[in-house]
Amino acid sequence: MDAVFSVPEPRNEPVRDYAPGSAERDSLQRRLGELAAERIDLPMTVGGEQRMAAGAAIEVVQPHRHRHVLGVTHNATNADAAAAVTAAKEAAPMWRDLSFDDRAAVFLRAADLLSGPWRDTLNAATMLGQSKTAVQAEIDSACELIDFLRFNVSFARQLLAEQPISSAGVWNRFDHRPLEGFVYAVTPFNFTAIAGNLPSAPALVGNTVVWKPAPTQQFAAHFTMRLFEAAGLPPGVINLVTGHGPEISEVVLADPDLAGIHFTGSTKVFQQLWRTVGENIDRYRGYPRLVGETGGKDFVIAHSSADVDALHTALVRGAYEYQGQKCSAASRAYVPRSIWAGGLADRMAATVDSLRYGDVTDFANFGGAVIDAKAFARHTAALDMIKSDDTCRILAGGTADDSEGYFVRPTLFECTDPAHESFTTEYFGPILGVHVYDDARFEAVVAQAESVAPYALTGSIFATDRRVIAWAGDKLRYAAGNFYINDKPTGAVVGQQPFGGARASGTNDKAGSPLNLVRWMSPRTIKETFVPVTDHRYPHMG
Ligand SMILES: NC(=O)c1ccc[n+]([C@@H]2O[C@H](COP(=O)([O-])OP(=O)(O)OC[C@H]3O[C@@H](n4cnc5c(N)ncnc54)[C@H](O)[C@@H]3O)[C@@H](O)[C@H]2O)c1
Ligand SMILES: N[C@@H](CCC=O)C(=O)O
Repeated sequence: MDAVFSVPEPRNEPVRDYAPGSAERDSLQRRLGELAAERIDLPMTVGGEQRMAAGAAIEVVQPHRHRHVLGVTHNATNADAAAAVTAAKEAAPMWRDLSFDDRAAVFLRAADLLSGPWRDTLNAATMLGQSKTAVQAEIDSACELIDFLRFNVSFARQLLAEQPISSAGVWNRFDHRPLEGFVYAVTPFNFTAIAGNLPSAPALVGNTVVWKPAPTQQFAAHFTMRLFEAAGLPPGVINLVTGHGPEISEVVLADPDLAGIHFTGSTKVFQQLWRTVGENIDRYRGYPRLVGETGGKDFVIAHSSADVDALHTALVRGAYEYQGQKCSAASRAYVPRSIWAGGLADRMAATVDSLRYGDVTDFANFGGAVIDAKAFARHTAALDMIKSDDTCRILAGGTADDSEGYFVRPTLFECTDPAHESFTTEYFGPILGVHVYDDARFEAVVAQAESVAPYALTGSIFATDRRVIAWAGDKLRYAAGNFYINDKPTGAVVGQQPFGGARASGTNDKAGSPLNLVRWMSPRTIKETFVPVTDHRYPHMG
């Protein structure tokens, strides 16, 4: 078919609120009950076939009730990884030869299925497997994933329409080829939407993919893979390998056809992948595209002109929603003494003490548990360090209990030293440090906060004085890839606040934007001359 079709205009998926008595709440609760009652196999999907990997078994549990096993997966071996790579390569010619409209239709259908009949399944799987409350699951595994799928189709269509100019007698064209080879998507535990987007974005523009989700996110990843299949994704386009990763990377990163890595996770792991690619550089057919969104130490800086109610809400939501396990979570705040001593310290301590973390299937809870024993140990070590340091003082929380689930109490502490390690290290938990400063030192505090941590992911400024907002916005220009004025530093929406940071926070390729999609394309420029010249001599030669 030769027609060029326009694609549906994307709009952000409306967020459901699951209020008591609502039909949507009943339906989600029913699905939670069904999924919790099962114990399922969580296989790999290679070339369209589901089979268990050959390595050691891994139990996928509910973090808030860690004795409850939701499913069992297995570590992929070198041979499993090799099979996935082969399947991705074999499917590549079929997939890239399919028209963009056919590929787009698969992901648009996945978005519509997720918006409708699959919504409860992905939300319930995310709640149970990653310990998200209903609203945190809804904004992630339903709305953000739907938005990624729909907006990417629209962005890709715009990119394909971008063509060079042509002079008289010539027709110049861009052939937006997918990369030559396959893409390795490695995804984190904390967002089902990111896990779904990292393999599907390169696939949309014609690449085939080996996808390795985090084992702790494997429950929702399993259903995401089933959703893509239900939407008509052909076998071999996205090949899901299970397990921890090092054995898989050994094979994938050594393959000559590795064309790109689409990673989200910790800075350390991304640097390790990058290093290995560097060591292997003479093995590859091309230069693999390395796209990685990594850690953060996200700040909130308040000026004495800040609206205190807005600041209070932003700190509570920004630091403690989803147990602080968002790369964007506020984990260091700078508050002027006039505001802090003027009532905010007591108010924050009281609010933080009141936050209920527990079983996320009890909709009255504000949060759940942290993801696993490793995270729990990291947080308890950080709390012990903070408690034993004379420059720090705990105002709320500071305790943890893993007898039932991996529960870390929302913790608020003050620290007199703004260069303290608690202001530079990402803990990825519900732990917020506050540095209280004399109001007159605002400019010095901003300058110090700008680069004390190696990261540059998200950050907020709270002020009502416009001169202050303008000055701080300029001073902090490179301190955050997503900068917020009078708002919390979390909750970016696809199409509205393209997301990503620089410095140690990543390559800043802005997931869910055209900037990300171009990384998965390798354009060929075609010049066609209609009436070619037939004399090699130039006029000046006489
Ligand atoms: N910047 C962003 O957009 C963004 C978004 C979400 C999470 N994050 C970051 O992710 C981190 C939390 O997620 P996490 O705990 O899942 O991160 P992680 O780095 O521990 O794991 C990420 C993925 O890498 C895998 N992995 C680990 N070693 C590997 C190896 N050698 N080869 C292949 N895969 C390997 C893991 O199994 C997982 O799939 C935090 O640092 C957070 O800031 C960043
Ligand atoms: N995009 C999400 C963060 C994703 C990282 O964990 C936000 O903006 O809060």
